[in-house]
Amino acid sequence: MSSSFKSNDHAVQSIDAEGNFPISVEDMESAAKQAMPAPAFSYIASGAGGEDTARKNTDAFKKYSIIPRLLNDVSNLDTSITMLGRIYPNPFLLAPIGVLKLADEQGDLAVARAAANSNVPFIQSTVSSYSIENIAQAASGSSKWFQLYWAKDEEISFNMVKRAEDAGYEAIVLTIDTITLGYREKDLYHRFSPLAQGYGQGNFESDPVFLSKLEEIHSRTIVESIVDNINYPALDWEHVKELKRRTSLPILLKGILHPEDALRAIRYGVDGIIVSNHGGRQLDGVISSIDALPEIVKVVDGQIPILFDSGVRRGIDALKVLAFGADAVLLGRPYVYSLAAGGEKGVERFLANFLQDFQTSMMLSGVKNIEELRQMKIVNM
Ligand SMILES: Cc1cc2nc3c(=O)[nH]c(=O)nc-3n(C[C@H](O)[C@H](O)[C@H](O)COP(=O)(O)O)c2cc1C
Ligand SMILES: CCCCCCC(=O)C(=O)O
Repeated sequence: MSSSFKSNDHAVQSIDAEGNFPISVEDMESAAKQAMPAPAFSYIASGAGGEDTARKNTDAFKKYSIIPRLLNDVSNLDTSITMLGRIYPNPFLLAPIGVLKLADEQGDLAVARAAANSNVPFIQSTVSSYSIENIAQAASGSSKWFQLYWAKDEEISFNMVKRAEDAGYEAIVLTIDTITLGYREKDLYHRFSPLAQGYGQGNFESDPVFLSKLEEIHSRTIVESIVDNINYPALDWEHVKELKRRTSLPILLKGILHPEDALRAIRYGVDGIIVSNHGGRQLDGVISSIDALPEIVKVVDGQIPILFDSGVRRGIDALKVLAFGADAVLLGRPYVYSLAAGGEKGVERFLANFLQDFQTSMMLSGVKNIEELRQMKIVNM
C-alpha cells in the first residue's frame, strides 16, 4: 500500500453553500475520513496495539455521572479560570498535535488563527508543519504554549525553547510519554511514517542550530535527523531539572498517569502536569486518562494545576473532568477532524459548538462558574 499523497487543500468545501458543518464529533470524523487519504486519516484516528486504551478513553467517561444542583440562578455564567498566574476565558486549550498539514494545507496556521479567534490557547507541537515564528505571527496577541519533544542533541531543544520565549509563548509542555513512538499497527499496515511526507519539519527547517548540526552529518536527511533526535529513551528527571535551569517559562509535564509521578513532578519544581495517555497512541493497555485522574487530584491536593486530555469529545466530558477537580482540559482529535473537514472555519465552528455545548451543560448542572463546577458531585454509576 502506498503512503504518498498530497495534503488536504480542499477542506473548506466541506462547509456547504448554506454554511452547514457537522455538529457531532462522529459526523466530523466521517467528514474528515472522506476528505483525507486513508493512511493519513488512520494515523490521526487510530491508537497503539489493539487500540483498547484508545477505546477505553472515550468509553470510561460513560460510567461516570454527575448529580446536578438546581435553582441556582445560572443566568450569568463565568467560564474563566486563573492558571499559572494568568486569566483564561475558558478552561480549554488545544492539545499539541504534530504534522497538521496532513489534515489541511494551512495546518497549524489555520488552527492557530481559529484558536485565537475563539479565545482558546493553542499548544504548538515540536513536529509542527510551520515554524514557531510563523505560527506566532498567525495568532499574534493570543495565548500560545510550546510542546517540547526533547532532542537527543540538547542544544536543539534549548534553542527551540528560546525561540518560543522570544516569540511570546507562555509555557513549555514537555511530553514525557513519547520517548519512542508507540507500536501502531494501522500505520505499520499502511507503511505510514508520520514525518516521511515532510509535514512535521517546519519548525526544524527554520532552526539555525538544527541546520548547523545537519551540515555536520552530511549523510542524514532532515527527517532522519528529527526522528533520531526525538526518539530519546534516555529521558529522565535530570532533564526536567535541566529544562528548569534553561527557561523562566512555566513547565508542564504531559503524560502523567501515576500519582507518584505527579508527586515527583512537584518535587522537581514543575509548574503543572497534564494527565494524559496520548490518546491511547503510545502504550496500549494503560489506564484511561479519566480513570487515572481522581487519585492524582487527591495526591496533588491543589499544589499545582492539573490539566487533562485523552477522550474528551463533548461538553459533558469536559464537565466531568473538571468535576473531578482538574483545572483545564485539552481538546485533541476533534479539532483535527474539524480542520480536515472545513479548514480554519471548520475549527472555528467546532470550537463554537463545543463551547456552547459546555455552557449548556454547566447551566443544566446548576453551576455558575468553574469553582462551583469543581465541587460538583460525580459518581461511578
Ligand atoms: C495525529 C496526532 C498527533 C499528535 N501529536 C502530538 C505531538 O506532536 N505532541 C504531543 O505531545 N502530543 C501529540 N498528540 C497527542 C495529543 O496531544 C493528545 O494527547 C491526544 O490527542 C489526546 O487524545 P484525544 O485526541 O483522543 O482526546 C498527537 C495526537 C494525535 C491524534
Ligand atoms: C517520530 C515521532 C513523531 C511524533 C508524531 C506526533 C505524535 O506525537 C503522535 O502521536 O503521532
